[in-house]
Amino acid sequence: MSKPTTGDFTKTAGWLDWYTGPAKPRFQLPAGAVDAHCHVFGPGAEFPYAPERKYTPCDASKHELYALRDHLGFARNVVVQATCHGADNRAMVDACLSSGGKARGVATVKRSISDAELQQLHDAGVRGVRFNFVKRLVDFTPKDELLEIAERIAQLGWHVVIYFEAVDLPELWDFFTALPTTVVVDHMGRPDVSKPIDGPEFALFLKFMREHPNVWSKVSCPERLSVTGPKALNGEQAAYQDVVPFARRVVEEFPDRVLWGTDWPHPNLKDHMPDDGLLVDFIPHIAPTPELQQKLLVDNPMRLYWPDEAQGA
Ligand SMILES: O=C(O)/C=C(\CC(=O)C(=O)O)C(=O)O
Repeated sequence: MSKPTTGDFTKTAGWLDWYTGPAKPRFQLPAGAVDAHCHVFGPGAEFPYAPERKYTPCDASKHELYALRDHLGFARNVVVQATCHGADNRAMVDACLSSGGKARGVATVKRSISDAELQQLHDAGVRGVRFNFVKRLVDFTPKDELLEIAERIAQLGWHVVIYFEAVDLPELWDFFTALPTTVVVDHMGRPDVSKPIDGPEFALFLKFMREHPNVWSKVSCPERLSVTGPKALNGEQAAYQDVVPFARRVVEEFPDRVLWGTDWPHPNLKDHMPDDGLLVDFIPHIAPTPELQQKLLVDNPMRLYWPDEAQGA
C-alpha cells in the first residue's frame, strides 16, 4: 500500500516509498552501532516541506526511523537534513530532541543564521552542516557563503558533510581542501562503479582522502551506486557486488575515517527500494573483520558525534 504524504503535498511522480517489513539482519551489528546517515521526512502536516525543494517524498517520521533502528539492532542515529526540508531544520531537530540522546543531527544553514540559533542547534544535538553540490537536488550557493558558514561552525567543533558526484570532484577540490573542519564525504563521492576501481576517477577520490587526514567518508548507499546489483531484496545475501570493491578499498585504507548509514528512507531511488535488513547484511562484505566493523559502526561515529562518550574519551 502506498505511504502517505500529509499536509498540502503530493508526492513526486514515480516516488518509491520506503520498504515495509524489512528482514531481521543475519549480520549482528556490534553493540552500540550507529546508523550515521538517515533522514526524517515531515510528516508534512507537522513539518512542511520547503518551497524550494526539488522533490516531495512520502512522510518518514521519527517514530518510523526509531522503530527501524531497534529492529535492525542499531543503538543510535545521525539524522542528516534532506534537501526537501531546505534550511528548515525543525523535523530533524525534533527527531534529535525526542531521541533521549540517541540521535545527533547534521543541519543545513544559511549565512543569515544567528549565533544564538547555531547554539540552539548545538544544544539539540547538531554536530555538522551539510553542503550539497548535487545539481538535481539544490540550487547553487556561492562558495564564499559556504566558507563563511564553515568558519563559524568550526568554532562549535562541528564538521562539514559534503555531497557531490565523482565527476565534479576536480572542480570542487580547491574549495573542499580549504575547509577548516573535519570533512565527511557522503557515499564515497558517488563513484561510477561501472568504471575501473583503479581508474583516474576513483584514484582522485582516494588521493583526496590520502592527502587530507581531515577527510572522512561514508561508505554507504550501495543501492544508489550499484549498476548490476543484485538488489537487496528477497533474502539476497550478496547484494550490490559491483560496489563492494570500492567501499572495501576505502574501509581498508582508511579504517579510522569511515562511517556507515542506511540512508533510510532512501530518497529519489528510481529502480527499487531495498530491504533495510538486507542492506545491513551488506556491511561484512565491505568491512570483513570484527575490528573493521567496530571502527566503522561504533568507534568512528562515536568519536565524531558523541566524543564525550567515546571509548578512551
Ligand atoms: O539521501 C541521500 O543521501 C541522497 C539523496 C537525497 C539527499 O541527499 C537530500 O535530499 O538531501 C539523493 O541522492 O537524492
